[in-house]
Amino acid sequence: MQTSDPFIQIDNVRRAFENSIALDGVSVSFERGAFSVLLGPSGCGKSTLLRLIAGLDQPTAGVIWVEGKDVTALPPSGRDLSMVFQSYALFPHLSVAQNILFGLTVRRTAKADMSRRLAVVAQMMGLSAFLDRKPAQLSGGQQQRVALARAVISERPICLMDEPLSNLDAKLRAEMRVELRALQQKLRLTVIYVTHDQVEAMTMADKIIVMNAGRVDQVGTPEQIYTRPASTFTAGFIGTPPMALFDPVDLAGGPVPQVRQPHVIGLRPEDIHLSHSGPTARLTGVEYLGADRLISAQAGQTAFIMRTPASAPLPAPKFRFGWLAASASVFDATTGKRLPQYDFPTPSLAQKDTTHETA
Ligand SMILES: Nc1ncnc2c1ncn2[C@@H]1O[C@H](COP(=O)(O)OP(=O)(O)OP(=O)(O)O)[C@@H](O)[C@H]1O
Repeated sequence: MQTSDPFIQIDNVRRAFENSIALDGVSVSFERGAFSVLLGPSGCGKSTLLRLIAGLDQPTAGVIWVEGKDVTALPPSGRDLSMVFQSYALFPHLSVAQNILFGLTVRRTAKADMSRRLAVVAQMMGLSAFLDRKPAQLSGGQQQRVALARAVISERPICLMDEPLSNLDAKLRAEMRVELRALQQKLRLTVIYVTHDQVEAMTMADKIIVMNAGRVDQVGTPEQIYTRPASTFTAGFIGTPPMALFDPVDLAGGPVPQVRQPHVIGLRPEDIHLSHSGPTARLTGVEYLGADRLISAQAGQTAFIMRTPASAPLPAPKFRFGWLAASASVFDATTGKRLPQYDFPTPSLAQKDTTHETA
């Protein structure tokens, strides 16, 4: 079960390399039993942060705490955690059983204890029938399960995962997302999971840490991050297609908030609808997706996409559109930061803990 005490705390961590700054003053905490996801584009510093937590690398400055203990200088062996990598890192010459048991063998665990734990974990991961095979005789999904089983059998409370599903095809990845989340909840593991895939983050996370250029952009539940992005960066990174960012002039005639400073207004594709009144747009494209359509359009200087049910009529070449005032996000045009004073309260968020939001 998830609790709110910070299990792992990253305190103002910086990691500079010769030619780049991978992490630039990152402070974030991870709760016990929670599935936390580090999400961001390539090069934003996710893997560097995970490696620092693992002890595979040292920060240039800052402190890493686990259960109130400063572990910054401890080697990986001194930290009570397991890791699962994108590459699986299985030994090709060892059997599935030997691969799963590798860490326990190195630690000279008693034979009887090893076989008992192997039986339990193999059963749990659906690997009982494959224990004598070599990794090459398994599918990609089965190999990934072996890598997970090796982490699970260590019975360590913290599991760090770096893009563990990215080598799998789309269907298997979707299945493994569900499996992984169920496993994490069953074992009450504290998982820190690195991905650049927003679907993985949205579907599995209790908490998402959105990173951009070595900094934390926003921390929140998937719902908080989707409905109230802290910046134009997160607004544009999350959502397929992402939030459209309008010059307010192009929305004149609609329910726009009165904001004095230069600003932009963000609307999600599903929050925009055809209307008899409101601003005018020019239709530029239609993409049929089965259940719904993506309508590309241009309003003044702003290109945007709206999502309509496939059963809805197609818009005319020139059409009017509207949106619910409460669905709009307002951002400072200069800094790109959200202006929360223009948020309408939304019931589903009002009950949630928002203390982690950086905005
Ligand atoms: N060992 C290193 N030496 C020099 N620069 C490095 C090293 N490791 C990472 N970097 C740089 O630090 C920045 C962050 O890299 P990092 O691998 O943490 O990003 P990431 O978000 O995990 O990206 P990806 O999703 O592509 O793995 C990048 O600019 C990268 O080039």
